[in-house]
Amino acid sequence: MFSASRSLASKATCLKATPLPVGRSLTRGLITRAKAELAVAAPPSRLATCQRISLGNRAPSIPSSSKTQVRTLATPVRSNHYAKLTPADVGEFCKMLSGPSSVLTTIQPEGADPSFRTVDPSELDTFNHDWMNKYHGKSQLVLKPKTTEEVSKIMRYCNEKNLAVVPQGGNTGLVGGGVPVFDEVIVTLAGLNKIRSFDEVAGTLVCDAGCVLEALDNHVAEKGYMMPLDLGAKGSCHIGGNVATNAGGLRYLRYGSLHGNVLGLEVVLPDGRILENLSTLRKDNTGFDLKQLFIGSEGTIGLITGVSIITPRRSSAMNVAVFALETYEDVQKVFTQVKTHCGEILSAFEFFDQESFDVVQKHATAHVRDPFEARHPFYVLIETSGSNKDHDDEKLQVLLEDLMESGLISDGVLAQDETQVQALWSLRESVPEAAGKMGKVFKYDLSMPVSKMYDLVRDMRKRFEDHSIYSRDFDQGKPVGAVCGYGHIGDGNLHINIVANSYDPEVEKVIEPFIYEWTSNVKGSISAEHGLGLMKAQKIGYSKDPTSIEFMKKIKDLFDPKKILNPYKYIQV
Ligand SMILES: O=C(O)CC[C@@H](O)C(=O)O
Ligand SMILES: [Zn+2]
Repeated sequence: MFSASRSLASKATCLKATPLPVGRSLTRGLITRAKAELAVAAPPSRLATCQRISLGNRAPSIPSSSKTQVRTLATPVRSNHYAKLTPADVGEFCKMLSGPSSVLTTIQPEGADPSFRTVDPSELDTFNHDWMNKYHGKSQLVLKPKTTEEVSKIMRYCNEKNLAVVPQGGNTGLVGGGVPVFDEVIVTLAGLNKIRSFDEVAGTLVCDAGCVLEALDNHVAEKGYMMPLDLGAKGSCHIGGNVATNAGGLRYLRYGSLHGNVLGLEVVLPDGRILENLSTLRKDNTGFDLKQLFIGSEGTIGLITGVSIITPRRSSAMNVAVFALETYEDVQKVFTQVKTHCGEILSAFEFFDQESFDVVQKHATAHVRDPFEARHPFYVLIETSGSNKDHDDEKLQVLLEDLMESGLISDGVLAQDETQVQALWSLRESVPEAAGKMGKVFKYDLSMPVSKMYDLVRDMRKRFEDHSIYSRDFDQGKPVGAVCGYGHIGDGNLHINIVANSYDPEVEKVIEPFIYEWTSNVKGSISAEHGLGLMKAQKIGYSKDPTSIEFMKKIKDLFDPKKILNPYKYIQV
């Protein structure tokens, strides 16, 4: 163990990691994945092997049975309230959008140019199916507007004709919110992809909704700024989709919610009117802050076409470390220590358990090498970002000394350069991708007091064992092969990924409603950052009281009285 008097320089040598040629870019969908190979030639970098502490028997606190009454509904049936698309409708869309490539359809449009070609239904698959291949729609029409005015024309027409519409961004969602359920018209915002302005003094960015998050981050990076959110799906997801789902991600701990970062929105309402509110003002107390209603509304009350957002200054000094720990109790203690020592420079505090780590080691597309000598029950990743390297290093030095002396960490790795920063991040960021490679993933995205988080993971595992349907890595042919607990400790946000051999309703019955009841009983949220979508459209009652739900429904009715936008989703209790 290091003594308190040793300098960071000497530690740095001890912690030295060999260059790790790794790309951090973990993207979903169509974007290619960076080759990630943790080619550690020399022995992996170590902090030190520290004394472990035994915390005795920790019985998980199993909440009493749920008091929450939530009506469970059958899978939705297509509502006859919505009109069926006709060749005349498709002909009208062809007239209102510029260029034949703006209309992708299996229906021969009435009165169309003779050169118009319909497509094979399979060509609509990437729009009809989500990236996990869990949710499948049957839309026959994808519209690709290039301007806000075109979106407005589409909506005016659909509203008049009672045609249901699903807005689609990068199609990287996890709850089936961005794909049709039946034959809804898909309006993809991908064609609205221009940066409108960037104020280099204020750091305010105004852009189209279809801009890809990573492209925006690269753009503002040139001016010394960064986007206030970072997601594994950044190479594919659109800023409009991020705002519509109020995406959280990896920088939430430091920069907070999009409710605080979005300064203004341009929104096309269901009847085609344009709500022009692309303000770049930080302060504006004139009337209700309407934009807040659209942030996290999941495309149910308007289509976001433009976003104005504040971008923070890019940090010039960054440190990333991963620690191995023996107990979840230690994870919490380390979190407290890290906050105490790092204060304002802490930019991420993530955790992942051994099962998540194993899944990454075995199934990640790109090899993510284990930098540790042995496996440990828990890992935490901390990131600091500041503007003064010496100052940050000094803080980190004191933190590391404390952590090692307290025996809270068993092992650790500190990145020595940007490549290693990416490598360490990929240990955490690869969990969803690796789980998806291993099998079909039942994903849960919950927030609750940090102290309760891991009890749920243990209870879930125990439940599968009790039902005799769980064997690690499917090695006994059971339907469940992994229960991964990981997430954003810094935000009290737990992800549970249950890897099964299919989306088997029998497995789902073991998980639900148990997982929602459990979360509700600890006053948590069943939808921390991924949204409700189709998956949780009937589950909102686990997190919100009847009066709140009543007012949410009134808001929906106010903006979308004909209920044409993103039907069957969000709030269907
Ligand atoms: O896939 C998941 O369940 C979580 C995805 C994302 O929110 C993350 O934190 O990596
Ligand atoms: Zn997350």
